[in-house]
Parts: sequence; C-alpha cells; structure tokens
Amino acid sequence: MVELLKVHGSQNKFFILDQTALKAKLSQDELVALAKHITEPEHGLLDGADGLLVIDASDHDGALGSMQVINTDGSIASMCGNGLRTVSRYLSDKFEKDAFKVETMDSDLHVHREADLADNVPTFSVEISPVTFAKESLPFDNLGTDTLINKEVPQFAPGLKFTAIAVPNPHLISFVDEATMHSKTLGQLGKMLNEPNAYFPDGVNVSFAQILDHNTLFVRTYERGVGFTNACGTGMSATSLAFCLNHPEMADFDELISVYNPGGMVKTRVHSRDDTFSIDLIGNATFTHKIEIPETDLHANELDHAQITETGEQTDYLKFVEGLKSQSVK
Ligand SMILES: N[C@H](CCC[C@H](N)C(=O)O)C(=O)O
Repeated sequence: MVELLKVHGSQNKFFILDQTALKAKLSQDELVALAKHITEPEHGLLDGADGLLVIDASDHDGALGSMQVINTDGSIASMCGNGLRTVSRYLSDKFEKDAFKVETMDSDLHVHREADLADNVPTFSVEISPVTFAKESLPFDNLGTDTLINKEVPQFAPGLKFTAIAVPNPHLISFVDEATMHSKTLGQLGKMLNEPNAYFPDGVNVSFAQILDHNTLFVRTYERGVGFTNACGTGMSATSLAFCLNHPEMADFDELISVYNPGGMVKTRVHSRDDTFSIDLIGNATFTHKIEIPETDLHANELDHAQITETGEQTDYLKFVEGLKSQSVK
C-alpha cells in the first residue's frame, strides 16, 4: 500500500505523491494520466483537486526533495506557490528539519516553517523566484512591447492596465475595482488566453486584484491548465510585486502584505535587490486527508480501492477563515 495525501494552501487543493515511497516509480506518462484522473470532480477522489504534486529525491545541495507540478489538464507547470508550502511541510515532517531547499523545475527554493497562522494551521514560508518581465520568459508576443508593466491592452479588456510577470510560471495581472472583480471579465479573459491565441502561446495565469487598504489586497485567479481556483500562490506573489511597483503609495517592499482570496488569506513580502526581485509567500500548509492505495493501482490509474481517512485539520482551517471574516467586519 502507498500513502497519498490530499492537501491545500489557501484551499488551492492538491494530491501529493512521494515517488520515493514506491517500489517502482511511476513513469511520466503514468503520472500525467493519474493527475488528470484523480483531480476530476466526479471520477477522481474527494471531489477532485487543482493538480498533482509529485515529490522525488534530490541530490542538489541543501535540497530535501524535488517537486513536479501537474495541472488538472495534464500540463506541467514550473512552479506552484500554494503547493510548495504543502510539499515543504511534508518534507519537514519526513526529515525533521524546519529550514531547507526544495528543487523545482527552474531553481532550488528556500523554504522554512513559520509560526502557525492559527491553532492547528501549520504554516510555511516559501521563496518565489526567479522573477522576470521579459516577453521571452512568459512567453508573450504581439503586444508591441518587450515588457508589459502597467499598460493598457484594449484587446484584453478595454480600460484595464496589465502587468506580465514570470515567477517563473507566467502571470498576467490587473488591478480592478469591485464591479470588475465580480464581472465575467476575468473568466472570459482567462479562457481566451488559455485557448490557442496570438498573445500567450503557452497560456497564462490571469489574476485580478482589488486594493483593500495599505499593504492589503484581494486577489482572484483564473489558472492556466485548471480554471478558477480558490487561490493561486504564484499569482498572489506576482500580484504583490506588481502592487509594489505600480502602486508604491499603497504598498511597501520588504513589508508584510496581506493577500485575501476566495480560499482564505496568505501573507507576502516582496524583496528588491539591485533590480532582481523575489517574493516570500507565507501561508497554511493543511493536510486534509490520508489516502492508502495499492501501488499496482497507481500504475494502472485505478482509484476504486483507495482507503481514505480525514485528518481533522480542515475544521481548524475553516475556524481560521471564520476569524478573518470577523476581523474584516470590524
Ligand atoms: N496553474 C499554474 C500552476 C499552479 C500554480 C498555482 N496553483 C500556485 O499556487 O502557484 C500554471 O500552470 O502555471
């Protein structure tokens, strides 16, 4: 039997599979087939999820493991901020270390355990980097510019300004008013830029942000390869950087920024050192379910014999979210 986990960061939900726990690792094709199946709301497990996080060994200096991100559509992403917090907790518990690195597609990222955000809400801080604005790194094209920073793009949405940032997965960000946040615009734009289009050949995660107060945002994201999620860690991180760049009167580098989202709240801290940027993403790493499944079933992409037990942590996480609401009501 093999144990998988169902986890979330700000209710951006994932399954975690540790390849080192298997007698024979799943092949890349088996991993993609499993990711597309297990995350399905109807035919997957536990009403599905937003992706599969695959942990494996790493021989990189200081790294306790590696993380591969597979979206619900089977596409591979270079990074996942909410997911990295849950992978960090898994590796921290496994190796009994509270600060280390995790190998990801583009770089080895520093992670460390933080004080719990609330009772029984385990919390981690993860490094989001590298950060680039160049069109080749998203990639984007046909926008008449090599970098898109706080510029109008009428063909996306009239009257809105956009910023494109790779962290290193691709993000397109716009600061909007309440009415626009709750309109159909985000879903329409997210869908358009993640079908074949002239601008983002690999697709892009699209985030709308509302400025609630000084160093305080609400962010909603339509994710590449998934669609709407409760939160997007790299999206909230990239948006925090755009917040500091585009609205310096409302946001401070090196200060904690509170980022509310439909799944709860995370904190970010944006660093700028001689024109290179990085973002700390700090938030919950909740494990909601343990899943025992025969290894042969994993290889065969069979889920019917899965034995599931709840951890009870979701109750504590929802108490944390309730607490946020009562705070914001004040
Ligand atoms: N859909 C994203 C990957 C997951 C990122 C998101 N879930 C996060 O927490 O950063 C992409 O294709 O780039």
